[in-house]
Amino acid sequence: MYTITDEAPMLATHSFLPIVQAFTKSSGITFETKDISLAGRILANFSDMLPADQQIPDALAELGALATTPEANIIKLPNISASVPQLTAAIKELQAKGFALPDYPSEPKTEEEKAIKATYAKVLGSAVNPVLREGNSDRRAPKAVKNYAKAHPHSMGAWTSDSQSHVASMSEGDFYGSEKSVTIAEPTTFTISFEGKDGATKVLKDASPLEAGEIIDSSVMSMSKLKAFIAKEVADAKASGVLFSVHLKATMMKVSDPLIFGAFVEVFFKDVFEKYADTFSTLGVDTKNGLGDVYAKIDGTEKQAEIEAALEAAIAAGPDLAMVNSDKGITNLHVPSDVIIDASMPAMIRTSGQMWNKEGKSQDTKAVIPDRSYAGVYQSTIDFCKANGALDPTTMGSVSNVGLMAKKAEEYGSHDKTFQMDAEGTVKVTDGNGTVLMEQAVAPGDIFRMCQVKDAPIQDWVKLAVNRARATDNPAVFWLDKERAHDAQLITKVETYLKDHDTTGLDIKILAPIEATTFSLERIVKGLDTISVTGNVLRDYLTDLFPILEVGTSAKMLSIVPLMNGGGLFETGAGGSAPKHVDQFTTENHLRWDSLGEFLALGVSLEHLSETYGNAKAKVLAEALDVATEKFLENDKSPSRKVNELDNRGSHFYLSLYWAEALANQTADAELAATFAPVYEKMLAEETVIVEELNKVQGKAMDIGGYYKPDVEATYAAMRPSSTFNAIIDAL
Ligand SMILES: NC(=O)C1=CN([C@@H]2O[C@H](COP(=O)(O)OP(=O)(O)OC[C@H]3O[C@@H](n4cnc5c(N)ncnc54)[C@H](OP(=O)(O)O)[C@@H]3O)[C@@H](O)[C@H]2O)C=CC1
Ligand SMILES: O=C(O)CCC(=O)C(=O)O
Ligand SMILES: [Mg+2]
Repeated sequence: MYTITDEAPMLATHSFLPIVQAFTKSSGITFETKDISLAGRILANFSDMLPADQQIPDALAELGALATTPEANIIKLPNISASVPQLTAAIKELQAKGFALPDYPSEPKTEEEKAIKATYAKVLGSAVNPVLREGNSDRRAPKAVKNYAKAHPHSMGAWTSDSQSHVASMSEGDFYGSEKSVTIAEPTTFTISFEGKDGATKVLKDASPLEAGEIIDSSVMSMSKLKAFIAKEVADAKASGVLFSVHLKATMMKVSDPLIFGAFVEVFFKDVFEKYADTFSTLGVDTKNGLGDVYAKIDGTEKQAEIEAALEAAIAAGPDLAMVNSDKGITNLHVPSDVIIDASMPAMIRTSGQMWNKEGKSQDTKAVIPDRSYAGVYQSTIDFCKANGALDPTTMGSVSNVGLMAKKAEEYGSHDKTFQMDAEGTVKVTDGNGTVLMEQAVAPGDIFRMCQVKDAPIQDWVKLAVNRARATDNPAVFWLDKERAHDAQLITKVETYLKDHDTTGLDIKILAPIEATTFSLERIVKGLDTISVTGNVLRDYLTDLFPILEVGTSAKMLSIVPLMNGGGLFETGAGGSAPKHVDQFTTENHLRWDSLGEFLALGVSLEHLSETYGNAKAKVLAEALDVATEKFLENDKSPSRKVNELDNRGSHFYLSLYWAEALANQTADAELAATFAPVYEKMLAEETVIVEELNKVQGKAMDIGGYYKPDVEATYAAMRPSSTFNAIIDAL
């Protein structure tokens, strides 16, 4: 199964998948596509409201079911995890294309509107990955990728000890400070309820099942303490002349983090929000959607100019704001999904700890990460760079990751158990007998959150960690903080389950995240490799942080999810769908997306297929692809960032050339060698013509008839512009 997703990876698929299908056809392998794009998911979920010819099946649900079976072999490309602004833009485009979808009701009044909002909620945020990730995560940079980075190092901004850049976090009132955690002994249920100070009670979540051995946590972010903290940090950034920036995960943490993001907008523009409180309330301004929502809602109203001037004045009076796009005046506070912590913090660290200011110049930055649970990892990386200078990609070692992820583990599965409180009181989590498992005091505006992690995924994760340690002989470090309630419960389990494995001769440690960061960085500068074994959030953070520092981008990661029931989910790279790349593609028809992640995922997918179905040809294809990928890296055929040079499409040509060459030269399967020898000859003979055909189309604007649901024919035409190359592929 090959997924059709969004933005740059979706564009790349229109060039790459026809090649893959052609190369594998004679080996009895068919690639079926599943559309899990944002547009596809919207249409699938509203199919009952659409005419028959517009209905599409729920491909995500089908893949989710498949992921629990041993037959699963899924190549999953990155997809949009939509924020509300992205969702509403997609709805608008689909409506304009004639799909009779309802508008997104941000404040539903009728029952019908509530139902519509609930359906859209299924599409919102990180709605795909948790469904498919029926296993834990194994992400690492293959040796060939590391060797490439050592030979062709990416740029790294210098670090000096006088950098003012730093991370700012709360000292109390955050999730970290309030966490409580228990391990469940016997199967039971849990109910989350609120007891008001006035005695009123309300069920927040009805009785839901709990398995034996499950760890559950609860914690609270105090809204008043958060806002006081933000105000203090805004003032401090202004006083010290650094850029103010906020780094959250509003996509994956789709309930809590937009609320936290909204608090930043409200505090930064406090005077404007006070002065125009009535207007904003009438217009339905929703700060969870960022400053951009204010601009959108005042557009065309009587007070537009006046409010815009007030916002401008507030920006001028405050500290310099980190910019997403200084040319267009888009700040860090405009859209909650523009700055996403896993990608944004490593990018900042790679750029000397700086972000972009309104002049388009880089500047020292205060990175505000309110909750302390994981923020220390970034501060200790910054401290390390300040003390030792920038890391050196030509000599540095590697940090791979084994991440606890299955069955919606930990924070990333907490959305149905996250609530913003509207009154003072206590939130209680009670079991099936009515015994209170945990309770938390809350005030209006506070965010209550409960997380779960099941026992079977934990056992599987420990096993995966031991296997990786055995396979590599590298130390494996469990990044767990015994001072944190959840981690303390997890440590007990890790210590127990490690005994199920032969760990003789292995170096397995448990270190708190800050110590683990320093330990790993001290090794990395000596060229040594370390395995990070982490929970779900640090899995996400570290698999962008280390790859971006080590190899320039997490697109070059091998990202395997061994599914717990025996199937394989092969993610491509460890990053996202690169909206900036689509911008460049539409303005100058150059796609700088690097498909190396797809090449690596395809290799392991074919290998898995050969093992599960005894398909010997699949193994030959996989081995030849490995050889091709290495040659591709050695010859530096990755896409360039600049127009009129080799781009994504040209990189696919070179991979094909080397893949055909390796297939022609191998001796394990004479049939494949005979098929691919003439293909290789033709490609080699036409190399100059093909590359010219691929490059000469660049430099002009490219319209493919849509962003979220582009025209399929136009996209194929755009992504396959070389008739010479197409003829060779299509003849296979
Ligand atoms: N697995 C998944 O499905 C994931 C999905 N997402 C989603 O992706 C979208 C964008 O997220 P964002 O945080 O901006 O992160 P991205 O990883 O999409 O982008 C950050 C930057 O990383 C570089 N990059 C990423 N992938 C590649 C690649 N294959 N080739 C070359 N460069 C690459 C680009 O840098 P440059 O422009 O400098 O070349 C890009 O602009 C969001 O909608 C988010 O929800 C995010 C993470 C994972
Ligand atoms: O699902 C998402 O929104 C992002 C996933 C992600 O960032 C990751 O797995 O690294
Ligand atoms: Mg990530």
